[in-house]
Amino acid sequence: MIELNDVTKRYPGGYEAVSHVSLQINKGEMVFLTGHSGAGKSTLLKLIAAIERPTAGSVVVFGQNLGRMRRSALPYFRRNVGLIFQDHKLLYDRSVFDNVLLPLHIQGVTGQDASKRVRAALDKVGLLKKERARPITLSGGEQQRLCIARAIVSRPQLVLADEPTANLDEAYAGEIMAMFQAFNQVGVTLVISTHDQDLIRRLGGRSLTLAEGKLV
Ligand SMILES: Nc1ncnc2c1ncn2[C@@H]1O[C@H](COP(=O)(O)OP(=O)(O)OP(=O)(O)O)[C@@H](O)[C@H]1O
Repeated sequence: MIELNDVTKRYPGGYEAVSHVSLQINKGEMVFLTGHSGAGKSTLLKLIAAIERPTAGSVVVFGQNLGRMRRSALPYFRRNVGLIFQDHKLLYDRSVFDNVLLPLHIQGVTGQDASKRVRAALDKVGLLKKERARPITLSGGEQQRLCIARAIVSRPQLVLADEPTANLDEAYAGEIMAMFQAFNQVGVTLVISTHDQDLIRRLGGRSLTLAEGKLV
């Protein structure tokens, strides 16, 4: 499902955040990305999400070479990818409910069916009671859970999560991880970056470690 061939990402200024990485992730796998701060985990996830383009090498997801994909094809690609990133990009002038509804609207899901799915996603992350609130009134952890609801409401085949439990207390971190595990059991592929070795031990799954942009 995901294949990186000798991928290097150099940011403007010359910093090589990812250096000659080759890897393969199969459909239905749950893979953890670990490594110190600055090791290149976020960059690797952004390459898989087509947020960044590789400087060299190829990134192939769902059989498509992302470096060669047209801009106009990006929205179709993204429909199948749930993104949970640190910079939430929430719509602060809309309600919690509307933030989760948006990806469904883009897919053309409307009416009762859409509302039901939004509420089910909000319920999963413990935010049902806050559906009318504005995201700005939520705590950091709640905003993070809102992002998770938004990422999963469209039932993507692939979920990419960058430190999804970083600002959460243990109880919520545990619940979120149980949720990820449940997705994985129904065939969703997950790539999750985390510092939390405990979590990796508890959930099992393959773990890949980056150091200075290289797989070790
Ligand atoms: N847009 C950018 N422009 C220039 N340099 C960047 C950019 N994004 C990241 N970098 C640099 O690339 C390196 C890898 O960053 P990245 O965010 O991928 O690491 P990380 O392993 O996810 O770290 P953390 O755990 O702290 O999030 C860092 O040195 C960072 O400063």
